[in-house]
Amino acid sequence: MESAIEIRDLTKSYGEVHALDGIDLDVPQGSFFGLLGPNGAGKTTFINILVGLVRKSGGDARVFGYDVEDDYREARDVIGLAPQEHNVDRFFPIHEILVHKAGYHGIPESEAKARADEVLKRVGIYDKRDTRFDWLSGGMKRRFMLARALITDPDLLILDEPTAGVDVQLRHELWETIIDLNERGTTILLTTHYIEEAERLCDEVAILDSGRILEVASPDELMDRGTDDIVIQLRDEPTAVPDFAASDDRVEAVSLDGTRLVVTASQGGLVAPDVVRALDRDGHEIVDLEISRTSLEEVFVEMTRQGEDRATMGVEQ
Ligand SMILES: Nc1ncnc2c1ncn2[C@@H]1O[C@H](COP(=O)(O)OP(=O)(O)OP(=O)(O)O)[C@@H](O)[C@H]1O
Repeated sequence: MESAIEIRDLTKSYGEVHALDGIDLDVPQGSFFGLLGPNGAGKTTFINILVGLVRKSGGDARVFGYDVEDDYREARDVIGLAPQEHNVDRFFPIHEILVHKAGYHGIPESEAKARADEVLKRVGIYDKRDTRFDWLSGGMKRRFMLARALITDPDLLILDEPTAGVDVQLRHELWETIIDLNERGTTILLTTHYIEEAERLCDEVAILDSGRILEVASPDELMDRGTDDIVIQLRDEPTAVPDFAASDDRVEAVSLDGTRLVVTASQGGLVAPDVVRALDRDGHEIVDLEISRTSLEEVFVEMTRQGEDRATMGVEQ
């Protein structure tokens, strides 16, 4: 199947700064794809190249088969972008902004008006259709940015930090709207600083750091790379516990503090039953057990920190 986004050896330099340093990436059609990376990783540069706001220095970038520079018009018409910045005509009623935007993409006025109504309803601000952008609340502005991205009924929706600074309620509402779009077949590319957001929404994430892709994997696969803590509360203070690390190489550390035993292991959920059985065999009574799973955030921080180490050591990947 054709990729929604196909990137080969993509580079972008600003003078000495290599904002993108040779990127290869395929985003499958219909996927919900996350682009994660620390500040300055190159996420916005990447998005801006896709939508034709920034010219690449080298390599290839295609959206649904259209080259983002040679077939700019076609590529741009299949993308809906909800950018971080509110770059809209703030003095106009929002319905009018949408109709104008649709017109720019060649949609006839009568259809544009119907679509504007529809997308405003979809994001829940139809009753504000005659209000100028300036007068919307912060949350409504976010909703409007999503409506504006949807006005062309895009095959690829790019969301750059869509929920930055919005309250939990609105964040969940926006998620629902976006999940619904994805289920109807729209490919989603999301950048976010909320790792929880990527964990909950994305099929796959790419971790970008200093203009390079460190990893492409599902959030679950990434979390499996980290370690979990199996925290066990014993009835009595043991003099010794079984040597879990010797019998299972997924176990990385064991610590005992009074009656509290902590076994640190990869795939903690799978290791825990063995730990419980071994303790039971040795006659230890368990009063409580909890597994604290590694978070995507921890894996992410660890991966990008390693990237920093490589950079300071001047080691090529
Ligand atoms: N117009 C520009 N001129 C010079 N350097 C730039 C320009 N735009 C971006 N850069 C540099 O390119 C690198 C990547 O920036 P970019 O904005 O793409 O990162 P980002 O991942 O989007 O960061 P953030 O999460 O902070 O938005 C940074 O080092 C940035 O300073």
